[in-house]
Amino acid sequence: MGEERAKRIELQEEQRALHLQLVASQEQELNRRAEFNIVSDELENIRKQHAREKADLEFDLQKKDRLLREANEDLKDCRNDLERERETVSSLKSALNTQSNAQLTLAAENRSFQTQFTALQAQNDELLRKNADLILDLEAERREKSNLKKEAMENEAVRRKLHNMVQELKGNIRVFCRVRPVLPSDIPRLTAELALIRQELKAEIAFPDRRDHREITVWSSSESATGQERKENYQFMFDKVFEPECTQAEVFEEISMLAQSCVDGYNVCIFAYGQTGSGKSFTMEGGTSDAIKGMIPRAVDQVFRVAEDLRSKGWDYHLEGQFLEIYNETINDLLGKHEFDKKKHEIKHDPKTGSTRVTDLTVIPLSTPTQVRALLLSAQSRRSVAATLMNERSSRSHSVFTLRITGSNSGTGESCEGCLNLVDLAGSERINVSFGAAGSNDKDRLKETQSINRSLSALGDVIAALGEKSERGDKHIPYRNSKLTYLLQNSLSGNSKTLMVLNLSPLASHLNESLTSLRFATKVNNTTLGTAKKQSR
Ligand SMILES: Nc1ncnc2c1ncn2[C@@H]1O[C@H](COP(=O)(O)OP(=O)(O)OP(=O)(O)O)[C@@H](O)[C@H]1O
Repeated sequence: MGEERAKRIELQEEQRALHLQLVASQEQELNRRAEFNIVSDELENIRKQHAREKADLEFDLQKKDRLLREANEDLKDCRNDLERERETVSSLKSALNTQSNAQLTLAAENRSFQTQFTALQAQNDELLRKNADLILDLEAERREKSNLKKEAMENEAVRRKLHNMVQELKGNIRVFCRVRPVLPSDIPRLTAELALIRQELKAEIAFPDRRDHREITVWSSSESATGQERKENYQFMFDKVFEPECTQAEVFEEISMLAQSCVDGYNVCIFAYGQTGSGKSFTMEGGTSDAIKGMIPRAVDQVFRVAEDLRSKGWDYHLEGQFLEIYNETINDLLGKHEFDKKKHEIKHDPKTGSTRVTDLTVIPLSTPTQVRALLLSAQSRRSVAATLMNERSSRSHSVFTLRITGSNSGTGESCEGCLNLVDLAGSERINVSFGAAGSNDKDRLKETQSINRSLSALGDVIAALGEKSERGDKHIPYRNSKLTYLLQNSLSGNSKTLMVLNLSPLASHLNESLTSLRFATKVNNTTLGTAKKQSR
């Protein structure tokens, strides 16, 4: 029993120990379980974190994949760029090669240029030296030129005076005589012996003065009481006589100085006188070609030329033109806008300025000779329209072209006003010669002819009176006796210059008319003797 008890106690001890062990194991178990839970939680957390990290890593991976792709693309582009760059480099290399070759050539050229440059530099230095000398010379020349210009201006005034004196010595009233050639239209048609007819047609005219060309002799033949042919010769002397062969240029040569005079401020009148068909219009207006252009276009050209030349001497000119016709003592504007001029034109003289104006007349400012030619052509065509409508009115009227020239000199302060009048007079034939036969418009013709005769004789009287006045002093001049002389009053009086060109027909049938014309012109010419006598030969 004791043993059992001891055993039981031992067993109880063992049971207690075991129980303690069990409690301890249970505690351990609990602890382990708590630990397990903690570890499980941790594991769960780790799992979650792992999942998150995995997701992050996958995201990163995707991102990197994209970056890799992009990097690959970039790499590809870079490769392409590199390829291109390589090609560029290669072409640049070859260009560089060429360039360096060129550079070598250029360097060689440069060296040769350098040598040339040095030579040129030397030349340049030489030229600079010469230039400096030239500048000095130029300065001297400029001073001389300015002195010469001043001298030229002074000489210009002297030249004007001398020119005027020369013109005065030649006579302020001069008469030229011009005989026109026989024209094919003068010879009747259907003639077998043309040469003989031509000879018979021709009047006997001679030009004895071979040196100065101032004389003309005309023979007229008549029958004596006994039936014999009686020849009489008439000699006339003028300032110049032009034979049929004389050209327009030769006639103008004698007139050109008058154009100079009107630029110098003088009034000039040039008249063409003669019977119908004697060559007045040919002399004044002429043809369209240069060789046969007449005195009006030549004088106009000359005026423009002289005005231009005088520009260098400080003169500035203003030119204007008018063109009128006087028919039956009525003035018609040849430059008006309408074909038939219905205006009544009056002549007005300004005693203060000595200038003449015609009321309501077209006055055109002129700047070129071509403009004047166009103006003359339009006036001519206007006259020919009137001529066909009114019986050759151009032969039965006086035409007056006036070029007014106003000049001023800024250098010397001088000014001047000149006038060039170019007058194509109406046919001078007498009534019994031209219009012997009766006709339906005889009355009109009679009126025309009387008016022409009156105005032509008024012109003769005025010129004659002017000549007497210059010889004997004061004298009444009958300007008012005709429209023509009244119009030209200021251009005929005072210090003006007048030239009459007497046009003659070479035909025998016109001999009597020619003699009348020659006598009229002689009357005019004689008035100049006072001054013409001054000529010493
Ligand atoms: N010097 C000349 N040389 C050549 N032909 C000329 C010459 N003079 C005049 N003529 C010619 O003679 C003809 C008559 O001349 P123009 O018409 O000039 O005479 P006109 O006197 O003016 O006559 P009108 O009074 O009828 O106008 C024209 O055909 C013209 O071309």
